[in-house]
Amino acid sequence: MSRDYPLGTIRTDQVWKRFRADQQRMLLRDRVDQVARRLRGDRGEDWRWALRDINLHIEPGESVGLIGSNGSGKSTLLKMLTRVMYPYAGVIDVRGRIGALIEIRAGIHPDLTGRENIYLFGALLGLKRREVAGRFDDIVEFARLGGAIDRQVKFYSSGMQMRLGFAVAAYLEPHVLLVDEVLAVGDAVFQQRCLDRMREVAEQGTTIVFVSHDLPAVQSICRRGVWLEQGTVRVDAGIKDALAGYRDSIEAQSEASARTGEPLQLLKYEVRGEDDDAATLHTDEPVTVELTLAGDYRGDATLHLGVSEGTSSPIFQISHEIRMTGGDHKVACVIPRLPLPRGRYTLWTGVYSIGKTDGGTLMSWHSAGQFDVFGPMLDTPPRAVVMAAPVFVPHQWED
Ligand SMILES: Nc1ncnc2c1ncn2[C@@H]1O[C@H](COP(=O)(O)OP(=O)(O)OP(=O)(O)O)[C@@H](O)[C@H]1O
Repeated sequence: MSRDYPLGTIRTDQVWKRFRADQQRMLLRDRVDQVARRLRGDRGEDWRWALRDINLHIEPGESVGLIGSNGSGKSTLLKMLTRVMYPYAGVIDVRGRIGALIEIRAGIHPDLTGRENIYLFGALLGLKRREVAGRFDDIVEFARLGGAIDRQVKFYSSGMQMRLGFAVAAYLEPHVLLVDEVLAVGDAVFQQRCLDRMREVAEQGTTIVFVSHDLPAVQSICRRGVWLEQGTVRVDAGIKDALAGYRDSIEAQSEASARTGEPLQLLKYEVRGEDDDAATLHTDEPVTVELTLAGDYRGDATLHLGVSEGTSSPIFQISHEIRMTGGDHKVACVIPRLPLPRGRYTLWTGVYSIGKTDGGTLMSWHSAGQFDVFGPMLDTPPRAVVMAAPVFVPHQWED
């Protein structure tokens, strides 16, 4: 039935996957479906589709980023590619050895030592003992396990287990490497080394499927992007186009939830890099933030802009006086050298009136949306230090 595809090929044909709806929190639409079915006298079980009609054809050596919001089906698809789960319908064909890191402890046996785990994994991949031995030192070196390699894995910290899991998956020369969000668990230095290793593996011709919410990381590894939305493929395109579409949709959603009933509304915002491209903001380069406010308010006001890492750690805040004349008002702020290292940030804004009559809120402080910055990571100190000191300062060292 299936053709003989070369090693490293991944194909999913008309793949569907469903879960019992009552195993997870039920969505309102599931509840409505359930009631409708009961009214029709149908007492059958309630199911929710996690994936619907997925047709993906990935050639050997392609690097594909799977993106999409929470619950869109990315992990489910990856689990089916590793055969941890099976589809309800359709055909999945993954050719060759699969190296997978989809859960921190996946495939790692706690009672065995690190060394024994490496050989066991190699055997499961169909490698000869000699072949594993040839890569053993690289794995231990990459995972920074040193003497702990002969200790039982149950005594490893979760970081050590993750490092071992990634090293095994990425060094035993799989034809296909599947990596889920797990990298986020490691510290920034290790994350960077994993990304570097994935790039190397991709250059050697391994097929990669990478699931992550870290869009700059996905862009740095993958050439193709598959955007899943509610269990279907919304976009399958070059990575730049796929990410741009996904980012636009996130922005549109945050606009839709804008505050209603306030005198001013944020009609539109844009964060642009030097070449006017919102997708390429670079550390230490010029950035323009452009806001369009709408509303009938007339008078002077103070506009505040803020940037935070994630949604909670504020980094900086700037403000500007504006005169609203009733109607749309466009205002742009140029930051000549963006002081943010590589990462994802949230833009905040709010407008407050000036004057004796009404010193009130015209547009309350809220997050307008997110943007990604490319550039160097603050990758030398541990992650906790990076969080506490998140600003990039241009500098030079002299000895
Ligand atoms: N074992 C399970 N039992 C029941 N429902 C499940 C199970 N695994 C996943 N689901 C459901 O399937 C849908 C897709 O989940 P999945 O974890 O694949 O999404 P995701 O895109 O990986 O999300 P995230 O970005 O949050 O990791 C969700 O509605 C989820 O609740």
